[in-house]
Amino acid sequence: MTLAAVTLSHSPLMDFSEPGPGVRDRVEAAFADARAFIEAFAPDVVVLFGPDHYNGFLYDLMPPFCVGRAAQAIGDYRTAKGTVLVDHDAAAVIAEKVLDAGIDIAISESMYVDHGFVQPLQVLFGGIDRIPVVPVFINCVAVPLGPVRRVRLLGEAIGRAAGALNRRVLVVGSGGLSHDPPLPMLAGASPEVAARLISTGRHLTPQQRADRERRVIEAGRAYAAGRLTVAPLNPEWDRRLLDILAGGDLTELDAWTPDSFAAQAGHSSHEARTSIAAYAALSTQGPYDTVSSFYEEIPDWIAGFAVTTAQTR
Ligand SMILES: O=C(O)CCC(=O)/C=C/C=C(\O)C(=O)O
Ligand SMILES: [Fe+2]
Repeated sequence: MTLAAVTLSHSPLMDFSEPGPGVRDRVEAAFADARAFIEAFAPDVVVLFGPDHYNGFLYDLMPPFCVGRAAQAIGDYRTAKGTVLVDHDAAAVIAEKVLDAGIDIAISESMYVDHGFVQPLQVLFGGIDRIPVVPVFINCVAVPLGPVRRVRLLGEAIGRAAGALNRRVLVVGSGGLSHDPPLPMLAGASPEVAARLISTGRHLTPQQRADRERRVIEAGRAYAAGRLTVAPLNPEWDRRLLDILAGGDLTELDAWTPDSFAAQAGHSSHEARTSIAAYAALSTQGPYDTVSSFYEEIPDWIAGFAVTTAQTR
């Protein structure tokens, strides 16, 4: 077995908002299960599928997918800041093989990553410099989004490339299921917000960064208190998606349109693309089984929150 998979939700509110009784303990137990799974698998390298929240990838140049051959963590929401330990050679080989397979992937020698990449590295490994990583950005917020089929094919191409590395590769998908946190959209944005989404958001001043984070944290509290109306969490949709991922036939998801994601599960449900890619990568190594699967609706973190682990038979 050369590949194994972990998927987990992230939330900028995790360090700022205390959910209902017992919730944090149950989430921590699921994280502990994932860490034990990883310890038993003993990966040499991690391929990490993650989104971005208009911090590193903006509308001045928004690729659907990008492999980072080097990466800097921006340190938002109290997450680690600095150089991510990226396996440059593995990233280069994977990017080449994915291009050979007909998937047009961008590459970056200086990828900026936010909490979407850093939280899973901290939760699963204790930091951004503990294990070599190949970060793979998947656009999950900036419309227009391509079809889910392309995400599956990206995952499969990466799985084949990673399988050929002759190393033990853990694929990780970082992103929530149903959720609709306050994220601006370019259509209808004020000139100031539009400028941020197009280019200025990459280099905020500390004050701008703090203001932006404070707005999101306050919105999270308002949502949990019923004072903010966004698309509700959709546990039925989440469980259906988790069932399909566990079942092994991901082609069923090809029929799920981007519009249906947003309509049924909120705009940020597109982050489930990272899980789809991770499971698609694993599927290239043969039939697989889910080893652990945690799911809970967590309104205080505006998250249909899941943690899953899976390995080939
Ligand atoms: O204010 C902004 O533009 C960004 C807000 C933000 O970073 C929200 C992030 C939400 C998640 O990562 C999530 O719920 O998955
Ligand atoms: Fe996110």
